[in-house]
Amino acid sequence: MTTRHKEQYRQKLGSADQAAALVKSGDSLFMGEFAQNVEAVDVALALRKNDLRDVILITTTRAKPLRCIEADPGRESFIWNDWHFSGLGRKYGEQGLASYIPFSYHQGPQNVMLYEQPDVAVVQVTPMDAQGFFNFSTSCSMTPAYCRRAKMVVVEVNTKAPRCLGGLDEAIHISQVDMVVEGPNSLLLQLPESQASDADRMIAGHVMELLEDGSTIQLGIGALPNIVGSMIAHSGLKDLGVHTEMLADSYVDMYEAGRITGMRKSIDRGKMVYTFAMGSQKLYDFLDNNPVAAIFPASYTNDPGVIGQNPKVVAINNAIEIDLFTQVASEAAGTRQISGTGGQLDFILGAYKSEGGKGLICINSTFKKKDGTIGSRIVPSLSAGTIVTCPRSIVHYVVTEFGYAQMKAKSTWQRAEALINISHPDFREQLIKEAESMGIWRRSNKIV
Ligand SMILES: CC(=O)SCCNC(=O)CCNC(=O)[C@H](O)C(C)(C)COP(=O)(O)OP(=O)(O)OC[C@H]1O[C@@H](n2cnc3c(N)ncnc32)[C@H](O)[C@@H]1OP(=O)(O)O
Ligand SMILES: CCCC(=O)O
Repeated sequence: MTTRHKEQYRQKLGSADQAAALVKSGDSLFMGEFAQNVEAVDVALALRKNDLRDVILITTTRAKPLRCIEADPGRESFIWNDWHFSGLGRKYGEQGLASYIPFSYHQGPQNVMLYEQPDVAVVQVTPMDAQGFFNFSTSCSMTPAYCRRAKMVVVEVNTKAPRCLGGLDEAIHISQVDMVVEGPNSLLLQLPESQASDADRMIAGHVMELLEDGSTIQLGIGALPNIVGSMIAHSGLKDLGVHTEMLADSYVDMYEAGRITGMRKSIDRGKMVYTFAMGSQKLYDFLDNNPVAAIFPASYTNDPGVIGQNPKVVAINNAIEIDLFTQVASEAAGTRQISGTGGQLDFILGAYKSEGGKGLICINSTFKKKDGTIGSRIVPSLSAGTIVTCPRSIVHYVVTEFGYAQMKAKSTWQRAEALINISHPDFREQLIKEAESMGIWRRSNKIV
């Protein structure tokens, strides 16, 4: 580290209280994304609750409790806006303490540049390197855009944050930082291992049928993508590439099993491209200074035009409900916001642009309702108020535990038939009756 950088660091070093004091009533404040949870400044800001009014806090998928929100149950001092709900956002959303910001993820950084003017951006980073850079660690996403647009930038240093090597905008220089705060150095968010159900295993089995040597994969979050990752790790697939939004533990397993080389990718050959990582310590240790992975802003990873440049892109995403017109709801059930559009739309579009690409909507055919009864996730019409994540015009493949169906170039009745064919047998008769009453059934339709 040069003496000049050391001197700048010393001059800019402040306490969390000093950083919190930069915030005024009515300000908007970016507080980081995914596993990079700002902590010290959150605690200090919560203590200022009685001095502040109408401060907008912006995050993406905040999963660690926000002290500011807990301190202000009346939502008078702090108003939390989140670009994507985790379980925490969902819980606070139901209590009226968190609001979702609708977007298609690849447009996120541009939305920030065009329509936001944050007063302060507080981001959790790695310690400064010899050249005076703080690495954004596991969350590139929209963080560089926020730092560029904010009137003031505060970095909260975490010595436990891995240094994620990047393709673009993965770091910020001390000269662009207004204040440095040394945080409590907590371990990054550790995602618990999700337990796959028998249905998840069956769906994953069908996903495997759609993969081939040289596929470029994107896996979403949750039990299903994890079991797909584990099946890939144990398969004979060769030369898979990775161009994804989220990097998770399963990519480490696939890479270590020799399935991923990235050698057949057209762009970023040999690199596992991603915009954020969330998993366990195994993942964070793997990423630290590892040139096999490259982190980019979401404007690159999620741009359908970029995604589609690689061959045989297979995008594997989950949904909550799908109707017989093949409208996909992946972020809400009725008016209840569960998560967000995230990158689902981006990757389904991007996969279709790719030569030999396939966009997969995976859905467990049934779910257990709150009263213990079983419902079908394949429904005649989406429940009232449900938000559509993928319009029917872009849906490509739907996969359930009963098989997969390709939807492109199919008419409404052909789609209804294909969907009912992969719905749970207990619901098929009822779905046919509903399809008939909706005018999307033909007498000659075949149910296998
Ligand atoms: C990070 C990535 O790369 S993701 C890829 C791109 N982004 C996306 O696809 C975004 C949209 N997709 C998603 O958010 C997720 O994949 C989901 C929500 C569809 C599935 O995620 P999972 O974690 O497997 O969902 P899970 O089954 O745990 O359900 C989440 C919540 O929805 C509720 N829910 C699920 N299905 C239904 C339903 N049919 N009716 C009512 N509620 C439902 C559950 O009860 C649960 O709520 P709770 O936590 O309060 O109990
Ligand atoms: C903000 C994006 C998160 C997701 O796609 O799940």
